[in-house]
Amino acid sequence: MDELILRGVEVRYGDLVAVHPVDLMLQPGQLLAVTGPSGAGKSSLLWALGAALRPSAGSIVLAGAELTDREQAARAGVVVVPQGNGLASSLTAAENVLVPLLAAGVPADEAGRRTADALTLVGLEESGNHLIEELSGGQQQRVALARAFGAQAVLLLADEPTSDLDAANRERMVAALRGEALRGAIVVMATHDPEAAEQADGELHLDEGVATWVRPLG
Ligand SMILES: Nc1ncnc2c1ncn2[C@@H]1O[C@H](COP(=O)(O)OP(=O)(O)OP(=O)(O)O)[C@@H](O)[C@H]1O
Repeated sequence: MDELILRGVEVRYGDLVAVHPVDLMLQPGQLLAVTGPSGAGKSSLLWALGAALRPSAGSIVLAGAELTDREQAARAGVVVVPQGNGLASSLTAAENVLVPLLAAGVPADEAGRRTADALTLVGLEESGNHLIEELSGGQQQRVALARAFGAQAVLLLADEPTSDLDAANRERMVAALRGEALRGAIVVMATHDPEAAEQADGELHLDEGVATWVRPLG
């Protein structure tokens, strides 16, 4: 009932088929890595899962409800961490985590607690008051992940979540993504990082939009 079910999901840009029809089922608690070379269709699949772009065919159902547009998906607890982070550069790190929680109606004291916990989880508890533009690319990536962790997603979609990080922080972020799965989220990460992929429960490889299992989900 709480699964994510993809049936025949295809993504096209005009004549280009970025993702050929794919079927997939994920349970709460599972962490899936989507791998493949640049241009293989990883981001397109993630954006479709986040209902940020409409598949040209097929359906995506989360916990029994079809995902149809980004707003409805967000209300259903679908959180996307995009490549490039999508942070507000004129806000502080803490504000980037806190403001969306307040906007979503989380009470202020709980939102504050979640913000502090999320920044601690990514090792940025000392940097909450820094403006995004004062942080390094890797620190910004960790703030983007903290924002997603604060949101307590039902479905967390992370696009290249470790691309700007050193080895220690890569490990820490993959552990945090695993923590989200242990909390009960469904987690999907697109990654070029073989070590991150290895730690997932399964690996789906895309090549020119064609998905094949390197390691099926157990
Ligand atoms: N908005 C768009 N309009 C047209 N073509 C697009 C668009 N976005 C992506 N594409 C094309 O779709 C294909 C898949 O791109 P996508 O970004 O999904 O790949 P990717 O595996 O995420 O690549 P990377 O690892 O470089 O991020 C590529 O051929 C790309 O050029």
